[in-house]
Amino acid sequence: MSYIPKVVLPPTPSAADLLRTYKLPALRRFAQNFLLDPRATSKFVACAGNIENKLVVEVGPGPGGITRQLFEHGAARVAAIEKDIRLFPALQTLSNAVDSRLRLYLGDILDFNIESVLPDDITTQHGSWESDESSSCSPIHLLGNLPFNIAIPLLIRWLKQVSTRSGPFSFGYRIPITICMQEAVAGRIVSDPLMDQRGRLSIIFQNWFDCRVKHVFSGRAFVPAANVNVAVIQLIPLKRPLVEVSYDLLDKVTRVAFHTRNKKMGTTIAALFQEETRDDDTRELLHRAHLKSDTMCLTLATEEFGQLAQIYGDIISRPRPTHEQLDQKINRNELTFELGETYVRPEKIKTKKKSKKDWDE
Ligand SMILES: C[S@@+](CC[C@H](N)C(=O)[O-])C[C@H]1O[C@@H](n2cnc3c(N)ncnc32)[C@H](O)[C@@H]1O
Repeated sequence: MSYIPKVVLPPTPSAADLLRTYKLPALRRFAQNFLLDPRATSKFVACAGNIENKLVVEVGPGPGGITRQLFEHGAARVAAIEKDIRLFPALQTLSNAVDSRLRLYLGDILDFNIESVLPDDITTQHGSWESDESSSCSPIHLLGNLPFNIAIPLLIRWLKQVSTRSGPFSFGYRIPITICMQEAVAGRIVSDPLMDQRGRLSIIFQNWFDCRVKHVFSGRAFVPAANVNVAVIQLIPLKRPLVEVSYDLLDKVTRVAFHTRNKKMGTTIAALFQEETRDDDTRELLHRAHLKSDTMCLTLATEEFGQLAQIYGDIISRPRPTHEQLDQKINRNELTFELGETYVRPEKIKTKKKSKKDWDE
């Protein structure tokens, strides 16, 4: 990417002034909690790391408080995608001040094609995904203080694209992502095993990203104030995922495993399989993953979940036995894994009917 000299911003009205001038009340419909204080917007942009001479794709610029800081911090160009058309005249004031290095797009980020706004000088070159510099040298950065309700859907969209190296991640750059979300949700993404907030989000994101909380703002930093603390989280795609597995498989296994958090693996993951083969399949999955049926899902590392998902994919991709074959096996009272090991189904344990005396005890 060619060097583009840093823009020196001429005096322009601040984001707060623009909201006043253009009479733009924050709308709940667009989940608008603006970051207006220049110290806060500067802090947010600093969380992104070095953006000098880069193209920043900003999601939901609002009245442009963060956008202005992007130029102050040396961004060469900004492509801003905003859903609320009322904000465009205010944003245009900033665009005029930076010689059109700010491009504005009206749209919903959840179905916006980011590749379509990347300039040729970026798309015609190709980074080397597995090099150490691929993230620090990425000419693109994705960033935004966006509505809480779209943070996870958007991150999952980007996660799927990272896992298939598609969309903006198809150019060989491990593009860093810096966004705001509720502190509690960010905590779920970065949690390690055994931590209270550990769950599906921790596993799926940590398999593909280095995930870090860079800063936490009090809700009072926003206008209007948010009623929770807000974390700035940064996700950098890993050179290689911890485990090579498809997003869909890992998502399915972790959804089922964390459906009821306090249950043992043997109980929860049984729900992955159809009834006819459930016992065998569950036992095989645990056996091949070297897990005991009483292992609690909270204790598993991301790699262990990745392996579970790989084995699960293997099991369900095998031709399934017909009902007749299953009946024959059940009649012979044996269930054979394709590992070459034979498991004998334990006889049904005959439980003694409780007498009235037992209940009274
Ligand atoms: C929390 S506000 C933050 C605005 C600005 N970044 C700031 O910090 O002051 C979120 C912004 O995203 C915009 N927005 C909401 N949903 C969006 C979507 N689906 N796609 C793009 N922008 C959206 C809102 O209109 C609003 O400007």
